[in-house]
Amino acid sequence: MFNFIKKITASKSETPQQQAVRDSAVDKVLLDYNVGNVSISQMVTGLDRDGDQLTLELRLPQDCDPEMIQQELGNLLHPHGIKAIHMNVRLPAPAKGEAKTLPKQMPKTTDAMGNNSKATSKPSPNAEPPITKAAPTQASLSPHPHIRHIIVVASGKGGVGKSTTTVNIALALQKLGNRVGVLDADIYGPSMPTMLGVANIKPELENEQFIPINAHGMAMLSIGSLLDDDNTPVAWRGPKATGALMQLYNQTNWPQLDYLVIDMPPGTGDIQLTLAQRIPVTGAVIVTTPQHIALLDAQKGIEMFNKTNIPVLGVVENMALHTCSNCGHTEAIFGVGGGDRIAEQYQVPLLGRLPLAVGIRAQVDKGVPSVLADDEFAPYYISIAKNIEANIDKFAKPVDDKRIF
Ligand SMILES: Nc1ncnc2c1ncn2[C@@H]1O[C@H](COP(=O)(O)OP(=O)(O)OP(=O)(O)O)[C@@H](O)[C@H]1O
Repeated sequence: MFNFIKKITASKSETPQQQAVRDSAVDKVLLDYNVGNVSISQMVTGLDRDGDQLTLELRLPQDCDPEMIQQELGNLLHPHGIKAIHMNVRLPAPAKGEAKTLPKQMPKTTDAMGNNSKATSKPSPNAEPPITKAAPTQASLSPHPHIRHIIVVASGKGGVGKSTTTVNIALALQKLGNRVGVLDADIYGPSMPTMLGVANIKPELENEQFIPINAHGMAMLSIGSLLDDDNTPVAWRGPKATGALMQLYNQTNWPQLDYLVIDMPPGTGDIQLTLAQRIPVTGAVIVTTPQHIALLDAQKGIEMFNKTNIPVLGVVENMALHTCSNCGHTEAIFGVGGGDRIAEQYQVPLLGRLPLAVGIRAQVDKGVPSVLADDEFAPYYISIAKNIEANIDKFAKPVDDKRIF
C-alpha cells in the first residue's frame, strides 16, 4: 500500500499491521458508502487520519445532508477503531434565489457514533471555512519557484501513446538545450521509469522532500516509483490519487527547470480535473490517434482544459500512418486527418504527427526512447518540441521566487 504519501499518523500503540488494516477498512467504507448513486470516495478531496481521528475534506452535492452522512460514516467506521470524524464540507454555490435553502447546518466534529462532542473537536490541518469555497482557478495558483513552464500531456482515452509521446517530447526539449523534469502522474499505468530505463531506482527522501531520479539528465519522479508490487489501480481512486500526486508535485526538491512535463492519467475524470485546478500549468498537449473514438475523447480533454483556463498548446496525432517493414506499403490504419480536424475545430495547432512504427515501441520498451537513441523517429519529436517552444512564452506565468516550501 501507499503509506508514505498518505497523511496517516499512527497512534503510538498502533503497529504497522494494525495501521494497514485500519487504512484499508476506512478505504473500503468510503468506497462502499454512496451519496445518491455515487460513492463518497469520489467526493473526498482530502483525507487525513491521525490514530483514531479521521479528517475528511468533502465536496458534496447540494441536496445532501452532511450531518446524516457524518453520523452514518461514524457508525460504519466505529467498529474499525475510528473514534472521531472531522468533516470540512464544500457544497456547490446556490443558484440565484436559492440562498435561503442553503446552507444546511454543517456538521461539527462528532465522535464516530455521531454524537457531537467538544472533546473531539479538532480543526483539519488544512482547515478552511466549512462551506462553499470555490475551487482554485489557474489564475489564483502560485507559480512554482523553480519551474519555468509546466506542461501536462493528456489524452481523453488510454493506450493512445500518451506516455511514449511524453517521454520523447521531454527528451526532445532537453536536446534543444532546456533543463527538463518529468512527473509521471499516470496512476493507471505509470510507465516513465521503465521507458527511461530507471525502473529499479527508488527516489530518496531528504528533509521530507523527494529527490527526483536522474534519468538521462532529466529530473524524473513517478507515482510508479512509490508503489509496492501489490498495489492496484483500484486503490488509487479519487482523493488518494490526487492527494498523492499533489504531494509528489509539492514535496519534491525539483531543481531549476525550464520545463516540467507531466504525464497525466488518461481520461477527464475527477483526478484530472483536480490536478488541472491545483497545479499552475502553462499549457496542455493532447495526444490522440486518428480513430473517431479517440478523437471524441480528445475533444473532452480540450474542453476540460478550456474550462479550467489551461491553454491547449496543441494536438499530437499518434499512430497516424503505418509503413509495412516488409513491403514498404504505407497505410492509415486508424483513419486520416483526425488531428487536423480537431485542431481546426478547436483552433489549436497540430503540433505533429507520429507514424505507427515498431521502432518507436521497441525503443521505449528498451528504456531508450527514440530521441535518446537518435533513431529515424527522433526528428518527429524534435519538431514537436520546437513547435511547443515557439509558442510557449506567450502563455508563461511569472516565476515566484519568494515562495517557501
Ligand atoms: N507511434 C507509435 N508506434 C508504435 N507503437 C507505439 C506508438 N506510440 C505508442 N506505442 C506503443 O503503444 C503502447 C501504448 O503506448 P503508451 O503506453 O505510450 O500509451 P498511453 O496512452 O500512455 O497508455 P496508458 O493509457 O495505458 O497510459 C505501448 O506499447 C507503446 O510502445
